[in-house]
Amino acid sequence: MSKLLTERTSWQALQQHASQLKRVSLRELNQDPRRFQDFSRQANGFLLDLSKQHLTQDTLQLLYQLAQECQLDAKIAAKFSGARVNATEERPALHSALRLPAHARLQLDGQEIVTPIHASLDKMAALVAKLHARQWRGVSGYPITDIVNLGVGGSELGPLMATHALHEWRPQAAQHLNIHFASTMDGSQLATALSKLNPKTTLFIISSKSFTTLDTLSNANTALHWLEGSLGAHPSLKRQHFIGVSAHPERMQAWGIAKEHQLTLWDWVGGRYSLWSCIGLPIALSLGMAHFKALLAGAHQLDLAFQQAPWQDNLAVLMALVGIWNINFLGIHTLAILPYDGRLAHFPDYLAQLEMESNGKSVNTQGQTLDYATCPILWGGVGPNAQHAFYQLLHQGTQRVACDFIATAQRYQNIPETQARLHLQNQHQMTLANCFAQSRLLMLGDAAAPEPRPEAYRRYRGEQPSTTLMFESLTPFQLGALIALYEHKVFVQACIWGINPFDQWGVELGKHIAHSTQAALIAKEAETFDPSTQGLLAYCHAL
Ligand SMILES: O=P(O)(O)OC[C@H]1O[C@](O)(CO)[C@@H](O)[C@@H]1O
Repeated sequence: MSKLLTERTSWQALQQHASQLKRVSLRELNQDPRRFQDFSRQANGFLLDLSKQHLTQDTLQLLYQLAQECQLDAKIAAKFSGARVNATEERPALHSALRLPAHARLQLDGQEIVTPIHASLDKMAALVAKLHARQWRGVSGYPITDIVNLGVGGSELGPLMATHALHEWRPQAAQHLNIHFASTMDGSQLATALSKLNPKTTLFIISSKSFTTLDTLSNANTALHWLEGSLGAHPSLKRQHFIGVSAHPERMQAWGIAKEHQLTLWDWVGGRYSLWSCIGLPIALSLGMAHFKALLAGAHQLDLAFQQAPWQDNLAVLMALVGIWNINFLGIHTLAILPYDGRLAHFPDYLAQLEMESNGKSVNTQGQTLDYATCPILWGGVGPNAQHAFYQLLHQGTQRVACDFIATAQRYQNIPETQARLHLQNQHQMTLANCFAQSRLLMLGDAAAPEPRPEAYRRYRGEQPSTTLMFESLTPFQLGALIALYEHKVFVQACIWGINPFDQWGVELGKHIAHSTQAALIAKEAETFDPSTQGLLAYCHAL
Protein backbone atom coordinates (compact mmCIF):
# COMPACT_ATOMS: atom_id res chain seq x y z
CA MET A 1 0.00 0.00 0.00
CA SER A 2 1.35 3.40 -0.90
CA LYS A 3 1.32 6.36 1.47
CA LEU A 4 -2.04 7.98 2.03
CA LEU A 5 -2.16 11.47 0.60
CA THR A 6 -2.37 13.08 4.03
CA GLU A 7 1.00 11.56 4.98
CA ARG A 8 2.82 13.30 2.14
CA THR A 9 5.26 16.09 2.96
CA SER A 10 3.65 18.59 0.63
CA TRP A 11 0.20 17.86 2.08
CA GLN A 12 1.43 18.57 5.58
CA ALA A 13 3.22 21.71 4.39
CA LEU A 14 -0.02 22.88 2.78
CA GLN A 15 -1.90 22.32 6.04
CA GLN A 16 0.60 24.41 7.92
CA HIS A 17 0.54 27.09 5.23
CA ALA A 18 -3.29 27.17 5.36
CA SER A 19 -3.33 27.69 9.12
CA GLN A 20 -1.11 30.76 8.62
CA LEU A 21 -2.89 32.13 5.58
CA LYS A 22 -6.29 31.89 7.29
CA ARG A 23 -5.13 34.82 9.43
CA VAL A 24 -4.85 37.02 6.34
CA SER A 25 -8.12 38.06 4.77
CA LEU A 26 -8.95 37.77 1.09
CA ARG A 27 -9.62 41.49 1.19
CA GLU A 28 -6.08 42.14 2.42
CA LEU A 29 -4.58 39.87 -0.23
CA ASN A 30 -6.35 41.94 -2.87
CA GLN A 31 -4.75 45.17 -1.78
CA ASP A 32 -1.66 44.17 -3.73
CA PRO A 33 -1.84 46.14 -7.01
CA ARG A 34 -0.16 43.26 -8.87
CA ARG A 35 -2.75 40.78 -7.72
CA PHE A 36 -4.53 40.43 -11.07
CA GLN A 37 -1.31 40.24 -13.11
CA ASP A 38 0.12 37.61 -10.80
CA PHE A 39 -2.95 35.41 -10.57
CA SER A 40 -4.52 35.56 -14.02
CA ARG A 41 -3.58 33.68 -17.18
CA GLN A 42 -4.59 33.99 -20.81
CA ALA A 43 -4.45 30.84 -22.92
CA ASN A 44 -6.56 28.90 -25.44
CA GLY A 45 -9.01 31.77 -25.87
CA PHE A 46 -9.66 32.02 -22.11
CA LEU A 47 -8.88 34.51 -19.42
CA LEU A 48 -8.60 32.63 -16.13
CA ASP A 49 -8.67 35.01 -13.17
CA LEU A 50 -7.70 33.42 -9.86
CA SER A 51 -6.96 36.71 -8.12
CA LYS A 52 -10.10 36.44 -5.99
CA GLN A 53 -9.01 33.07 -4.61
CA HIS A 54 -7.70 32.97 -1.05
CA LEU A 55 -4.12 32.06 -1.91
CA THR A 56 -0.61 33.35 -2.52
CA GLN A 57 2.33 32.40 -4.75
CA ASP A 58 3.54 30.14 -1.93
CA THR A 59 0.24 28.30 -2.03
CA LEU A 60 0.65 27.60 -5.73
CA GLN A 61 4.24 26.43 -5.26
CA LEU A 62 3.17 23.99 -2.55
CA LEU A 63 0.30 22.76 -4.71
CA TYR A 64 2.75 22.10 -7.58
CA GLN A 65 4.85 20.09 -5.14
CA LEU A 66 1.80 18.07 -4.18
CA ALA A 67 1.04 17.43 -7.86
CA GLN A 68 4.66 16.36 -8.34
CA GLU A 69 4.49 13.94 -5.41
CA CYS A 70 1.28 12.51 -6.87
CA GLN A 71 3.05 11.97 -10.22
CA LEU A 72 0.57 14.07 -12.12
CA ASP A 73 2.59 14.19 -15.37
CA ALA A 74 2.89 10.42 -15.55
CA LYS A 75 -0.84 10.00 -14.86
CA ILE A 76 -1.76 12.48 -17.63
CA ALA A 77 0.53 10.67 -20.06
CA ALA A 78 -0.96 7.29 -19.10
CA LYS A 79 -4.50 8.48 -19.71
CA PHE A 80 -3.79 9.86 -23.19
CA SER A 81 -1.77 6.79 -24.16
CA GLY A 82 -4.76 4.51 -23.68
CA ALA A 83 -3.62 2.80 -20.46
CA ARG A 84 -6.44 1.11 -18.52
CA VAL A 85 -6.87 4.01 -16.12
CA ASN A 86 -10.40 2.88 -15.30
CA ALA A 87 -9.13 -0.15 -13.38
CA THR A 88 -12.43 -1.33 -11.85
CA GLU A 89 -13.89 -1.69 -15.34
CA GLU A 90 -10.55 -2.59 -16.94
CA ARG A 91 -10.90 0.14 -19.56
CA PRO A 92 -9.00 3.11 -20.85
CA ALA A 93 -10.72 6.51 -20.77
CA LEU A 94 -10.10 7.74 -24.28
CA HIS A 95 -12.82 10.28 -24.93
CA SER A 96 -10.02 12.64 -25.99
CA ALA A 97 -9.36 10.28 -28.94
CA LEU A 98 -12.82 11.17 -30.28
CA ARG A 99 -11.53 14.71 -30.91
CA LEU A 100 -8.33 13.71 -32.73
CA PRO A 101 -8.08 14.98 -36.31
CA ALA A 102 -8.49 12.40 -39.09
CA HIS A 103 -4.76 12.29 -39.89
CA ALA A 104 -3.79 11.44 -36.27
CA ARG A 105 -3.03 7.85 -35.30
CA LEU A 106 -3.57 6.08 -31.97
CA GLN A 107 -3.18 2.39 -31.22
CA LEU A 108 -5.25 0.58 -28.65
CA ASP A 109 -4.46 -3.11 -28.08
CA GLY A 110 -2.71 -3.23 -31.42
CA GLN A 111 -5.63 -1.67 -33.30
CA GLU A 112 -5.60 1.80 -34.84
CA ILE A 113 -8.65 3.67 -33.49
CA VAL A 114 -8.72 7.07 -35.21
CA THR A 115 -9.87 5.60 -38.54
CA PRO A 116 -12.97 3.90 -37.03
CA ILE A 117 -13.71 7.06 -35.02
CA HIS A 118 -13.83 9.08 -38.23
CA ALA A 119 -15.82 6.35 -39.98
CA SER A 120 -18.40 6.71 -37.20
CA LEU A 121 -18.43 10.49 -37.72
CA ASP A 122 -19.01 9.88 -41.43
CA LYS A 123 -21.98 7.60 -40.70
CA MET A 124 -23.36 10.27 -38.41
CA ALA A 125 -22.81 12.91 -41.11
CA ALA A 126 -24.78 10.84 -43.63
CA LEU A 127 -27.80 10.64 -41.29
CA VAL A 128 -27.54 14.37 -40.56
CA ALA A 129 -27.35 15.21 -44.28
CA LYS A 130 -30.44 13.11 -45.04
CA LEU A 131 -32.46 14.78 -42.31
CA HIS A 132 -31.26 18.26 -43.26
CA ALA A 133 -32.16 17.62 -46.90
CA ARG A 134 -35.70 16.56 -45.85
CA GLN A 135 -35.01 13.21 -47.51
CA TRP A 136 -35.78 11.18 -44.40
CA ARG A 137 -39.46 10.39 -44.46
CA GLY A 138 -41.71 8.69 -41.95
CA VAL A 139 -43.86 5.70 -42.96
CA SER A 140 -46.60 8.09 -44.12
CA GLY A 141 -44.23 9.71 -46.61
CA TYR A 142 -43.82 13.05 -44.82
CA PRO A 143 -40.35 14.48 -44.13
CA ILE A 144 -39.23 14.47 -40.49
CA THR A 145 -39.59 17.81 -38.69
CA ASP A 146 -39.23 16.81 -35.02
CA ILE A 147 -36.57 14.69 -33.36
CA VAL A 148 -36.88 13.50 -29.78
CA ASN A 149 -33.71 12.39 -27.99
CA LEU A 150 -34.56 9.67 -25.48
CA GLY A 151 -31.58 9.37 -23.15
CA VAL A 152 -30.61 10.17 -19.60
CA GLY A 153 -27.44 11.22 -17.70
CA GLY A 154 -24.54 11.49 -20.13
CA SER A 155 -26.85 10.47 -22.97
CA GLU A 156 -28.81 13.67 -22.47
CA LEU A 157 -26.97 16.30 -20.42
CA GLY A 158 -24.13 17.02 -22.87
CA PRO A 159 -26.30 17.13 -26.02
CA LEU A 160 -28.94 19.23 -24.24
CA MET A 161 -26.38 21.68 -22.83
CA ALA A 162 -24.53 22.12 -26.14
CA THR A 163 -27.58 22.42 -28.42
CA HIS A 164 -29.00 25.04 -26.09
CA ALA A 165 -25.70 26.93 -25.76
CA LEU A 166 -25.08 27.05 -29.50
CA HIS A 167 -28.59 27.46 -30.90
CA GLU A 168 -27.50 30.69 -32.65
CA TRP A 169 -25.18 28.54 -34.80
CA ARG A 170 -27.94 26.51 -36.46
CA PRO A 171 -27.38 26.45 -40.22
CA GLN A 172 -30.21 27.17 -42.67
CA ALA A 173 -30.46 23.44 -43.47
CA ALA A 174 -31.40 22.64 -39.86
CA GLN A 175 -33.98 25.37 -39.37
CA HIS A 176 -36.93 23.07 -40.12
CA LEU A 177 -35.86 20.53 -37.47
CA ASN A 178 -36.99 20.87 -33.86
CA ILE A 179 -34.91 18.92 -31.37
CA HIS A 180 -36.57 17.78 -28.13
CA PHE A 181 -35.19 15.96 -25.09
CA ALA A 182 -37.06 13.51 -22.89
CA SER A 183 -35.32 11.71 -20.07
CA THR A 184 -37.45 11.40 -16.97
CA MET A 185 -38.38 7.88 -15.95
CA ASP A 186 -41.93 8.93 -15.09
CA GLY A 187 -42.55 9.87 -18.74
CA SER A 188 -43.59 13.42 -17.91
CA GLN A 189 -41.33 15.16 -20.45
CA LEU A 190 -42.21 12.60 -23.11
CA ALA A 191 -45.94 12.92 -22.46
CA THR A 192 -45.72 16.71 -22.85
CA ALA A 193 -43.71 16.39 -26.07
CA LEU A 194 -46.03 13.75 -27.55
CA SER A 195 -49.09 15.89 -26.87
CA LYS A 196 -47.68 18.49 -29.29
CA LEU A 197 -46.01 16.31 -31.91
CA ASN A 198 -47.24 14.75 -35.12
CA PRO A 199 -46.36 11.02 -35.30
CA LYS A 200 -46.06 11.22 -39.10
CA THR A 201 -43.15 13.65 -38.88
CA THR A 202 -41.46 12.59 -35.64
CA LEU A 203 -38.23 10.61 -35.29
CA PHE A 204 -36.83 9.26 -32.01
CA ILE A 205 -33.19 8.76 -31.09
CA ILE A 206 -32.79 6.03 -28.47
CA SER A 207 -29.54 7.13 -26.94
CA SER A 208 -28.08 4.76 -24.36
CA LYS A 209 -24.50 3.58 -24.16
CA SER A 210 -25.58 0.42 -22.34
CA PHE A 211 -28.98 0.12 -24.05
CA THR A 212 -30.28 -1.29 -20.76
CA THR A 213 -31.22 1.94 -18.95
CA LEU A 214 -34.84 1.53 -17.91
CA ASP A 215 -35.60 5.25 -17.95
CA THR A 216 -34.68 5.43 -21.63
CA LEU A 217 -36.06 2.08 -22.74
CA SER A 218 -39.42 2.70 -21.08
CA ASN A 219 -39.64 6.08 -22.82
CA ALA A 220 -38.72 4.33 -26.10
CA ASN A 221 -41.49 1.77 -25.63
CA THR A 222 -44.02 4.50 -24.89
CA ALA A 223 -42.89 6.31 -28.05
CA LEU A 224 -43.30 3.13 -30.07
CA HIS A 225 -46.84 2.59 -28.77
CA TRP A 226 -47.68 6.23 -29.53
CA LEU A 227 -46.51 5.77 -33.12
CA GLU A 228 -48.31 2.43 -33.51
CA GLY A 229 -51.48 3.88 -32.04
CA SER A 230 -51.55 6.52 -34.71
CA LEU A 231 -49.77 5.03 -37.74
CA GLY A 232 -50.62 1.35 -37.20
CA ALA A 233 -48.16 -1.55 -36.85
CA HIS A 234 -46.40 -0.63 -40.10
CA PRO A 235 -43.50 -3.02 -40.95
CA SER A 236 -41.10 -0.07 -41.43
CA LEU A 237 -42.22 1.85 -38.37
CA LYS A 238 -39.08 1.16 -36.34
CA ARG A 239 -36.82 1.68 -39.36
CA GLN A 240 -38.29 5.04 -40.32
CA HIS A 241 -38.95 6.48 -36.87
CA PHE A 242 -36.01 5.35 -34.71
CA ILE A 243 -32.25 5.80 -34.65
CA GLY A 244 -30.26 3.89 -32.02
CA VAL A 245 -27.02 5.07 -30.39
CA SER A 246 -25.20 2.59 -28.17
CA ALA A 247 -22.01 0.63 -27.49
CA HIS A 248 -24.11 -2.55 -27.92
CA PRO A 249 -25.28 -3.09 -31.51
CA GLU A 250 -26.71 -6.51 -30.57
CA ARG A 251 -29.09 -4.85 -28.08
CA MET A 252 -30.15 -2.25 -30.66
CA GLN A 253 -30.70 -5.11 -33.11
CA ALA A 254 -32.84 -7.00 -30.58
CA TRP A 255 -34.95 -3.87 -30.00
CA GLY A 256 -35.52 -3.62 -33.76
CA ILE A 257 -33.32 -0.68 -34.79
CA ALA A 258 -32.42 -1.03 -38.48
CA LYS A 259 -28.69 -1.72 -38.95
CA GLU A 260 -28.13 1.40 -41.07
CA HIS A 261 -29.74 3.51 -38.34
CA GLN A 262 -27.50 2.17 -35.57
CA LEU A 263 -24.63 4.38 -34.43
CA THR A 264 -22.08 2.78 -32.16
CA LEU A 265 -19.59 4.04 -29.64
CA TRP A 266 -16.89 2.24 -27.70
CA ASP A 267 -16.77 0.94 -24.13
CA TRP A 268 -13.79 3.26 -23.45
CA VAL A 269 -16.08 6.29 -23.78
CA GLY A 270 -17.61 7.00 -20.36
CA GLY A 271 -21.26 8.13 -20.39
CA ARG A 272 -20.51 11.59 -18.97
CA TYR A 273 -17.72 12.04 -21.53
CA SER A 274 -19.77 10.84 -24.49
CA LEU A 275 -21.08 14.00 -26.15
CA TRP A 276 -18.04 13.86 -28.46
CA SER A 277 -19.18 10.50 -29.84
CA CYS A 278 -22.37 9.69 -31.76
CA ILE A 279 -24.21 10.40 -28.47
CA GLY A 280 -23.68 13.98 -29.75
CA LEU A 281 -26.03 13.30 -32.69
CA PRO A 282 -28.63 15.87 -31.50
CA ILE A 283 -25.84 18.49 -31.46
CA ALA A 284 -24.84 17.62 -35.02
CA LEU A 285 -28.48 17.64 -36.13
CA SER A 286 -29.05 21.01 -34.58
CA LEU A 287 -25.77 22.72 -35.55
CA GLY A 288 -24.66 20.78 -38.61
CA MET A 289 -21.54 18.61 -38.90
CA ALA A 290 -19.20 21.54 -39.54
CA HIS A 291 -20.06 23.13 -36.21
CA PHE A 292 -20.01 19.76 -34.44
CA LYS A 293 -16.48 19.26 -35.78
CA ALA A 294 -15.53 22.76 -34.58
CA LEU A 295 -16.69 21.70 -31.10
CA LEU A 296 -14.40 18.65 -31.34
CA ALA A 297 -11.53 20.82 -32.62
CA GLY A 298 -11.87 23.24 -29.69
CA ALA A 299 -11.70 20.35 -27.25
CA HIS A 300 -8.69 18.89 -29.08
CA GLN A 301 -6.85 22.19 -28.82
CA LEU A 302 -7.41 22.09 -25.06
CA ASP A 303 -6.25 18.44 -24.96
CA LEU A 304 -2.95 19.47 -26.51
CA ALA A 305 -2.53 22.45 -24.19
CA PHE A 306 -3.35 20.29 -21.18
CA GLN A 307 -0.64 17.78 -22.12
CA GLN A 308 2.00 20.36 -23.10
CA ALA A 309 1.67 23.52 -21.01
CA PRO A 310 3.78 23.84 -17.85
CA TRP A 311 1.61 23.66 -14.75
CA GLN A 312 1.91 27.36 -13.94
CA ASP A 313 0.28 28.18 -17.32
CA ASN A 314 -1.94 25.13 -17.60
CA LEU A 315 -5.51 26.28 -17.04
CA ALA A 316 -6.95 22.87 -16.19
CA VAL A 317 -4.14 22.11 -13.74
CA LEU A 318 -4.48 25.53 -12.10
CA MET A 319 -8.26 25.22 -11.74
CA ALA A 320 -7.86 21.74 -10.27
CA LEU A 321 -5.17 22.74 -7.78
CA VAL A 322 -7.12 25.78 -6.63
CA GLY A 323 -10.11 23.46 -6.11
CA ILE A 324 -7.97 21.09 -4.02
CA TRP A 325 -6.77 24.07 -1.95
CA ASN A 326 -10.33 25.23 -1.27
CA ILE A 327 -11.70 21.79 -0.48
CA ASN A 328 -8.87 20.16 1.45
CA PHE A 329 -7.13 23.08 3.12
CA LEU A 330 -9.72 25.84 3.47
CA GLY A 331 -12.56 23.38 4.14
CA ILE A 332 -14.89 24.76 1.44
CA HIS A 333 -16.96 21.80 0.27
CA THR A 334 -19.29 23.40 -2.21
CA LEU A 335 -18.76 24.94 -5.65
CA ALA A 336 -21.33 27.15 -7.37
CA ILE A 337 -21.16 27.38 -11.17
CA LEU A 338 -22.47 30.77 -12.23
CA PRO A 339 -22.58 31.46 -15.97
CA TYR A 340 -23.50 35.07 -16.77
CA ASP A 341 -24.99 33.94 -20.04
CA GLY A 342 -28.44 32.44 -20.55
CA ARG A 343 -27.08 30.20 -23.30
CA LEU A 344 -25.12 28.29 -20.65
CA ALA A 345 -28.25 27.61 -18.57
CA HIS A 346 -27.66 23.85 -18.66
CA PHE A 347 -23.92 24.05 -17.98
CA PRO A 348 -24.19 23.71 -14.16
CA ASP A 349 -26.28 20.52 -14.53
CA TYR A 350 -23.85 19.17 -17.06
CA LEU A 351 -20.92 19.85 -14.72
CA ALA A 352 -22.80 18.37 -11.78
CA GLN A 353 -22.70 14.97 -13.49
CA LEU A 354 -19.19 15.44 -14.84
CA GLU A 355 -17.71 16.31 -11.46
CA MET A 356 -19.86 14.49 -8.95
CA GLU A 357 -20.24 11.20 -10.85
CA SER A 358 -16.49 11.25 -11.55
CA ASN A 359 -15.06 12.33 -8.22
CA GLY A 360 -17.79 11.58 -5.70
CA LYS A 361 -15.64 8.75 -4.30
CA SER A 362 -14.34 7.80 -0.87
CA VAL A 363 -11.89 4.98 -1.59
CA ASN A 364 -8.65 5.34 -3.52
CA THR A 365 -7.50 3.19 -6.42
CA GLN A 366 -5.91 0.80 -3.91
CA GLY A 367 -9.15 0.27 -2.04
CA GLN A 368 -8.17 2.34 1.01
CA THR A 369 -10.83 4.48 2.67
CA LEU A 370 -9.88 8.14 2.37
CA ASP A 371 -9.31 10.38 5.36
CA TYR A 372 -9.73 13.56 3.30
CA ALA A 373 -12.54 15.17 1.32
CA THR A 374 -12.95 14.73 -2.43
CA CYS A 375 -15.52 16.20 -4.82
CA PRO A 376 -17.37 19.31 -3.64
CA ILE A 377 -21.13 19.54 -3.93
CA LEU A 378 -21.58 21.28 -7.25
CA TRP A 379 -24.61 23.37 -8.08
CA GLY A 380 -25.44 26.68 -9.70
CA GLY A 381 -27.54 28.48 -12.26
CA VAL A 382 -27.54 31.44 -14.62
CA GLY A 383 -25.83 34.16 -12.53
CA PRO A 384 -28.17 37.14 -12.97
CA ASN A 385 -31.23 34.94 -12.24
CA ALA A 386 -29.52 33.35 -9.27
CA GLN A 387 -28.85 36.84 -7.89
CA HIS A 388 -32.62 37.00 -7.34
CA ALA A 389 -32.68 33.57 -5.77
CA PHE A 390 -29.81 31.94 -3.90
CA TYR A 391 -27.19 34.73 -3.79
CA GLN A 392 -28.65 35.71 -0.41
CA LEU A 393 -26.91 32.62 0.99
CA LEU A 394 -23.66 33.41 -0.82
CA HIS A 395 -23.57 36.89 0.70
CA GLN A 396 -25.05 36.42 4.15
CA GLY A 397 -25.31 32.69 4.79
CA THR A 398 -23.10 30.86 7.28
CA GLN A 399 -20.97 28.79 4.94
CA ARG A 400 -18.09 29.50 2.66
CA VAL A 401 -18.90 28.69 -0.95
CA ALA A 402 -16.42 28.76 -3.83
CA CYS A 403 -17.82 30.17 -7.08
CA ASP A 404 -16.89 29.88 -10.75
CA PHE A 405 -18.10 32.96 -12.64
CA ILE A 406 -18.23 32.31 -16.39
CA ALA A 407 -18.80 35.06 -18.94
CA THR A 408 -18.20 36.04 -22.57
CA ALA A 409 -16.61 39.43 -23.25
CA GLN A 410 -18.62 40.08 -26.42
CA ARG A 411 -22.12 39.30 -27.56
CA TYR A 412 -24.62 40.18 -30.26
CA GLN A 413 -21.94 41.53 -32.61
CA ASN A 414 -23.21 39.36 -35.50
CA ILE A 415 -26.89 40.16 -35.47
CA PRO A 416 -28.30 42.76 -37.90
CA GLU A 417 -27.70 46.36 -36.82
CA THR A 418 -31.07 47.42 -35.48
CA GLN A 419 -32.33 49.18 -32.40
CA ALA A 420 -32.76 45.76 -30.80
CA ARG A 421 -29.08 44.96 -31.30
CA LEU A 422 -28.06 48.11 -29.44
CA HIS A 423 -30.39 47.25 -26.59
CA LEU A 424 -29.19 43.68 -26.47
CA GLN A 425 -25.57 44.85 -26.38
CA ASN A 426 -26.47 47.15 -23.49
CA GLN A 427 -28.06 44.19 -21.75
CA HIS A 428 -24.86 42.25 -22.23
CA GLN A 429 -22.82 45.06 -20.69
CA MET A 430 -25.19 45.23 -17.77
CA THR A 431 -24.77 41.47 -17.32
CA LEU A 432 -20.98 41.74 -17.31
CA ALA A 433 -21.13 44.61 -14.82
CA ASN A 434 -23.27 42.42 -12.54
CA CYS A 435 -20.82 39.55 -12.88
CA PHE A 436 -17.85 41.70 -11.86
CA ALA A 437 -19.81 43.47 -9.11
CA GLN A 438 -20.93 40.21 -7.54
CA SER A 439 -17.51 38.57 -7.45
CA ARG A 440 -16.08 41.80 -6.00
CA LEU A 441 -18.74 42.00 -3.33
CA LEU A 442 -18.32 38.33 -2.47
CA MET A 443 -14.61 38.95 -1.97
CA LEU A 444 -14.68 42.33 -0.19
CA GLY A 445 -17.97 42.23 1.66
CA ASP A 446 -18.84 45.55 3.33
CA ALA A 447 -15.56 47.05 2.16
CA ALA A 448 -17.12 47.27 -1.33
CA ALA A 449 -19.98 49.46 -0.04
CA PRO A 450 -19.80 53.22 -0.67
CA GLU A 451 -20.79 54.07 2.93
CA PRO A 452 -20.72 52.32 6.34
CA ARG A 453 -23.46 49.79 7.05
CA PRO A 454 -23.88 49.67 10.81
CA GLU A 455 -26.89 47.34 11.12
CA ALA A 456 -25.92 43.68 11.47
CA TYR A 457 -28.61 42.50 9.06
CA ARG A 458 -27.22 44.69 6.26
CA ARG A 459 -23.65 43.49 6.62
CA TYR A 460 -21.82 41.54 3.96
CA ARG A 461 -19.17 39.23 5.32
CA GLY A 462 -17.21 38.86 2.06
CA GLU A 463 -14.30 36.39 2.05
CA GLN A 464 -16.04 34.13 -0.50
CA PRO A 465 -13.38 33.03 -2.99
CA SER A 466 -14.15 32.89 -6.68
CA THR A 467 -12.63 32.20 -10.07
CA THR A 468 -13.67 34.20 -13.13
CA LEU A 469 -13.38 32.45 -16.46
CA MET A 470 -13.91 34.61 -19.54
CA PHE A 471 -13.63 34.15 -23.28
CA GLU A 472 -14.21 36.42 -26.22
CA SER A 473 -17.40 34.86 -27.55
CA LEU A 474 -19.31 31.61 -27.31
CA THR A 475 -18.48 29.70 -30.49
CA PRO A 476 -18.66 25.92 -31.05
CA PHE A 477 -14.84 25.86 -30.89
CA GLN A 478 -14.73 27.76 -27.58
CA LEU A 479 -17.50 25.67 -26.02
CA GLY A 480 -15.55 22.53 -26.94
CA ALA A 481 -12.51 23.99 -25.19
CA LEU A 482 -14.60 24.99 -22.16
CA ILE A 483 -16.01 21.50 -21.68
CA ALA A 484 -12.59 19.87 -22.14
CA LEU A 485 -11.12 22.32 -19.64
CA TYR A 486 -13.52 21.14 -16.94
CA GLU A 487 -13.01 17.48 -17.94
CA HIS A 488 -9.28 17.84 -17.41
CA LYS A 489 -9.75 19.75 -14.19
CA VAL A 490 -11.80 16.84 -12.85
CA PHE A 491 -9.13 14.38 -13.97
CA VAL A 492 -6.29 16.30 -12.29
CA GLN A 493 -8.21 16.41 -9.02
CA ALA A 494 -8.80 12.64 -9.23
CA CYS A 495 -5.04 12.14 -9.79
CA ILE A 496 -4.25 14.11 -6.64
CA TRP A 497 -6.92 12.38 -4.58
CA GLY A 498 -5.80 8.98 -5.92
CA ILE A 499 -9.30 7.97 -7.01
CA ASN A 500 -10.72 6.50 -10.23
CA PRO A 501 -12.83 9.23 -11.87
CA PHE A 502 -14.06 6.96 -14.66
CA ASP A 503 -16.30 4.46 -12.88
CA GLN A 504 -19.63 5.08 -11.11
CA TRP A 505 -20.38 2.07 -8.91
CA GLY A 506 -22.38 4.26 -6.58
CA VAL A 507 -25.28 4.42 -9.03
CA GLU A 508 -25.71 0.65 -9.44
CA LEU A 509 -27.26 -0.76 -6.27
CA GLY A 510 -30.13 1.72 -6.25
CA LYS A 511 -31.16 0.58 -9.74
CA HIS A 512 -30.97 -3.04 -8.61
CA ILE A 513 -33.07 -2.75 -5.47
CA ALA A 514 -35.68 -0.69 -7.34
CA HIS A 515 -36.62 -3.95 -9.14
CA SER A 516 -37.64 -5.77 -5.97
CA THR A 517 -39.33 -2.61 -4.69
CA GLN A 518 -41.39 -2.37 -7.87
CA ALA A 519 -42.34 -6.06 -7.56
CA ALA A 520 -43.51 -5.41 -3.98
CA LEU A 521 -45.47 -2.35 -5.08
CA ILE A 522 -47.31 -4.37 -7.72
CA ALA A 523 -47.82 -7.47 -5.55
CA LYS A 524 -48.89 -5.37 -2.56
CA GLU A 525 -46.27 -7.02 -0.37
CA ALA A 526 -43.96 -5.24 2.01
CA GLU A 527 -42.82 -7.67 4.75
CA THR A 528 -39.18 -7.98 3.66
CA PHE A 529 -38.47 -4.24 3.82
CA ASP A 530 -37.31 -1.91 6.57
CA PRO A 531 -40.08 -0.18 8.59
CA SER A 532 -39.79 3.11 6.73
CA THR A 533 -40.10 1.52 3.27
CA GLN A 534 -42.90 -0.76 4.57
CA GLY A 535 -44.76 2.35 5.66
CA LEU A 536 -44.42 4.02 2.26
CA LEU A 537 -45.51 0.88 0.43
CA ALA A 538 -48.45 0.43 2.82
CA TYR A 539 -49.54 4.02 2.14
CA CYS A 540 -49.68 3.29 -1.61
CA HIS A 541 -51.28 -0.15 -1.11
CA ALA A 542 -54.07 1.38 0.95
CA LEU A 543 -55.12 3.87 -1.77
O1 LIG B 1 -26.21 5.83 -21.69
P1 LIG B 1 -26.79 4.91 -20.67
O2 LIG B 1 -26.11 3.57 -20.67
O3 LIG B 1 -28.27 4.80 -20.83
O4 LIG B 1 -26.49 5.51 -19.25
C1 LIG B 1 -27.01 6.77 -18.88
C2 LIG B 1 -26.35 7.28 -17.63
O5 LIG B 1 -26.56 6.37 -16.57
C3 LIG B 1 -25.39 6.22 -15.79
O6 LIG B 1 -24.82 4.99 -16.09
C4 LIG B 1 -25.70 6.32 -14.33
O7 LIG B 1 -26.75 5.47 -13.97
C5 LIG B 1 -24.48 7.36 -16.26
O8 LIG B 1 -23.15 7.12 -16.02
C6 LIG B 1 -24.84 7.43 -17.70
O9 LIG B 1 -24.45 8.64 -18.30
